[in-house]
Amino acid sequence: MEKISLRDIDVRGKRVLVREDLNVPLKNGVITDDTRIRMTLPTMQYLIDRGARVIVASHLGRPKGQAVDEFRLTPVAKRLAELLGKPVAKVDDSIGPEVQAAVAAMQDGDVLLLENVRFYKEEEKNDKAYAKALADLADIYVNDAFGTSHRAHASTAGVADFLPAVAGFLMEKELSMLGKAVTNPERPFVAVIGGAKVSDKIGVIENLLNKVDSLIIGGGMANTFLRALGYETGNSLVEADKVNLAGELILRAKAQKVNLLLPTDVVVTQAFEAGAPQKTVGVNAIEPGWMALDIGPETAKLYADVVKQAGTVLWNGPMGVFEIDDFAKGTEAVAQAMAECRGITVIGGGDSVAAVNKVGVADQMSHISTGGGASLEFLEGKKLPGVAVLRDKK
Ligand SMILES: Nc1ncnc2c1ncn2[C@@H]1O[C@H](COP(=O)(O)OP(=O)(O)O)[C@@H](O)[C@H]1O
Ligand SMILES: O=C(OP(=O)(O)O)[C@H](O)COP(=O)(O)O
Repeated sequence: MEKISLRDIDVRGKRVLVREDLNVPLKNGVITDDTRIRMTLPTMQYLIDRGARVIVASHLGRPKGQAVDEFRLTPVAKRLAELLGKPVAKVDDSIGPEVQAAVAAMQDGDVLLLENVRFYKEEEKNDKAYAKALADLADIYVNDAFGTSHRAHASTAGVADFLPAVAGFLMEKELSMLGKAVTNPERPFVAVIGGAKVSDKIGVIENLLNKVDSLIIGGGMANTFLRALGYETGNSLVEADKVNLAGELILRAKAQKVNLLLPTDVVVTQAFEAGAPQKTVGVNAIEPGWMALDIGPETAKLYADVVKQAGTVLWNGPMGVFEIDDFAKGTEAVAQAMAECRGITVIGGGDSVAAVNKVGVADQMSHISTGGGASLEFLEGKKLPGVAVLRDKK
């Protein structure tokens, strides 16, 4: 069901509480990747241009219900102001008299950033009183925080009990692009799943088998499947308690006529570090003491060919330990193939996005999702609480 968006309502002179996911990576107080802030700009600019009073709420990190200086949103306010080219006021709390006074002093088109909502333990408990205190600051609630929409928290869900709740433009774009990919995909529909978190993602694989034409498995994930096929995997990352499930998924793919692609060759080494001696071997030749850290060139070519031909391709998780150049070639080949694909290309998950940035092809993707966990839960077909609370279009 489509959600009412900002575009459908009148915001002039209104106090609008906008939940964003401004949870950006910080190193010693410096923002190392501002993608999530940049992605909020269309919603921000729209509200400013139409004379709304924009009250922005977000979490940062996991401060566990306490005010922790390291997780203050002050550097985010500064960066947001730079990107908007106008002042962004910042308060040191998210509710209470200081915040109410700051809101009362706002003019049309002003932007005010509240302090990290997770400084209150009530946020993650979806506490009614805290949600109401946030809601009392505003006339309208806009949820633009797709990356946090899988959390039923006060600022992502509870607040909608007290205010008209609509989707922001980033939320709308994420739902539309991811929704298009899974509900009505251009075929062939190809999913590429890699990375290291087998147990986190095996649910996605189960669900995707009902939808895709080809399922490509790489990265650490592939080793559990290779083990299920009876191959020696040496010291490779294998989730032993998922080997049976991997075997079942191989059988199910066959029964459902899904083209399940597993590596035919891999790059192996004896030490998990840059510069360690490495070689490429067939998957039937991984020796004890060696570990597979990347897909091999034959596999990379096979995967790239399937990706290039896709009508829709959805990628989550790198094909190898791409942080080390020696084991980055498989991931780079898939990133390059995504860039060459003429179909719809969608990427979710922090590391896959980092890989695409490294190869320099991010701007050639149809959609880069700001949500890791959220995009996976969406793809699994789970209902996202932060979306469920938004008003449906009639
Ligand atoms: N063969 C492998 N063995 C061990 N780790 C791997 C392998 N392939 C990829 N990885 C690691 O997986 C990590 C990313 O996995 P994950 O968090 O599941 O992806 P994402 O963040 O894109 O969702 C990377 O740090 C990468 O080094
Ligand atoms: O970074 C986030 O999730 P992600 O790492 O799964 O993309 C979101 O801001 C949600 O944060 P949380 O996982 O602490 O609830």
